[in-house]
Amino acid sequence: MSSSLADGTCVPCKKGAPSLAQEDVESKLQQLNNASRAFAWDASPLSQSPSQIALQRTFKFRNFKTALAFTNSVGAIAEEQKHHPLLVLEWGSVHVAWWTHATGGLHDNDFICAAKTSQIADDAEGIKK
Ligand SMILES: C[C@H](O)[C@H](O)[C@H]1CNC2=NC(N)=NC(=O)C2=N1
Repeated sequence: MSSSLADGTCVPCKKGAPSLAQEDVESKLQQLNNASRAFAWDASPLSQSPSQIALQRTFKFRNFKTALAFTNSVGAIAEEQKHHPLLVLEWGSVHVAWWTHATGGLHDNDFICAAKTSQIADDAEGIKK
């Protein structure tokens, strides 16, 4: 299932560029979660630095091997889009967090990459829905 967010392309983000306003975050989060068959994201503080809001989701897998493969797929998206997530890989799960370092907030790039992450999760081997 493709969504207009997932078809987007990230843009270079200048340091100090404005972050999305709260009402934009809320409407884009709705769009993001409507597009995904099974995976809802939330916009919440990073446990590693609570002042930073990020789009976050933990994906559960059957084992470590399939979780690692998914991690590498998300990494490939990050390299392609030049926009990078926090990825925490454990046996059976991958936690993904998207935010924009340059602005210290959320940007369209984060929603594009989260949507692309949901798209690969929809068909990932070993994922638990
Ligand atoms: C030079 C390089 O492209 C920039 O530092 C990119 C790298 N990846 C990035 N990823 C994220 N999430 N935010 C950024 O601001 C960012 N900037």
